[in-house]
Amino acid sequence: MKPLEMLLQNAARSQKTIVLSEGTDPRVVQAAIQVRAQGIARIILVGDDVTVRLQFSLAQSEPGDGIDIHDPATSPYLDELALQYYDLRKEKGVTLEHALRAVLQPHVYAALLVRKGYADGTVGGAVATTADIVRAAIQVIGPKPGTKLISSFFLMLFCEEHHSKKGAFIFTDSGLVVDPNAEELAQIAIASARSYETLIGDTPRVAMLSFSTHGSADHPAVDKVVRATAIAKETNPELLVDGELQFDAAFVPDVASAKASTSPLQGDANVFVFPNLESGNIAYKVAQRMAGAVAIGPILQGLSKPANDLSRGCSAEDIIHMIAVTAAQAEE
Ligand SMILES: CC(C)(COP(=O)(O)OP(=O)(O)OC[C@H]1O[C@@H](n2cnc3c(N)ncnc32)[C@H](O)[C@@H]1OP(=O)(O)O)[C@@H](O)C(=O)NCCC(=O)NCCS
Ligand SMILES: CC(=O)OP(=O)(O)O
Repeated sequence: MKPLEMLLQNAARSQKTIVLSEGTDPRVVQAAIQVRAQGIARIILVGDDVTVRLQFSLAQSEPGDGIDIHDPATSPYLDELALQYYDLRKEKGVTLEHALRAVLQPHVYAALLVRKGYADGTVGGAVATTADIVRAAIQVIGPKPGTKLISSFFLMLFCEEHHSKKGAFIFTDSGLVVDPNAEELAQIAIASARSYETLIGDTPRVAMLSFSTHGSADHPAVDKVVRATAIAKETNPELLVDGELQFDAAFVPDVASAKASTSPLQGDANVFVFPNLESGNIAYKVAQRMAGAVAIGPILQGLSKPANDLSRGCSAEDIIHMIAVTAAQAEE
């Protein structure tokens, strides 16, 4: 079965409740309607009640069974969520007054619903920036025990006739950690390998990308990737990981034999770890917009409960895919 169909089917089986923090956006309302029609998840839409209902009217629909609307301004949960936010942030100088204001922000409200167990995961970022969505997730939901660095990845699906290699790949970190050091890059690689295994159910084969292959260039930026590769191997000896590699040496078997004949990946990597956010973010958008890949992300990893971001350029379909991924993460 194709990875996307598998994710959608599994989501339908698990019937998670996913809270969408941008319920006033037409794409989000469209996604909610389709998710309910296909029975993929239960939905909570956060936003001004009148505007959310107007979006349903414009879509010639209405919020039926399985879609709840939460308007933070009139929500019966407001005091409880504000107290929770205050508890979490008081040591950072947050007052009760500030907490009551913060909870009115839809992405903070949505993250608090997840924290308190009223929803299984949250999705936002069709309107808000990644920084705002991620900050709320980190501050309210927080890292899972034993994890320090929260990072992100894109699930890249290549399924078109013209794609030379079809299947599911991870591009990381294409959304969050701007300039990871070697230790952080190793952590991103290891977390992404685990994410690949749990979401796709296949063995991860990790390529640590660079503009150099096995010593072909000499630069401090290359040294960082070499160190990160060594750390990843040392801390996870069972992981199939190689670096530093240029993309072609990681993806094309013929190029791998020419440039990196000793690489255990043999040009067949499925998890691509970019050296920084500049390269990772640019690469995913090029693959999505020029090559026609389906790009689901940024999917956050390392949180204690699922909270995911979207690109502001997303479609309703992209949101549906992200809801399915969020439901899958909630099953873990
Ligand atoms: C996500 C992001 C906003 C965090 O940046 P930041 O400047 O450290 O944010 P803040 O200083 O407000 O930090 C917020 C909190 O998160 C913590 N934090 C930040 N990044 C973290 C990470 N990767 N993992 C774990 N915790 C992190 C901080 O320690 C801080 O904790 P505290 O409030 O309890 O002290 C920043 O990494 C960012 O802007 N990334 C790029 C996002 C982007 O523009 N992507 C392109 C489009 S997808
Ligand atoms: C992931 C990403 O690049 O988000 P946006 O397009 O919203 O900046």
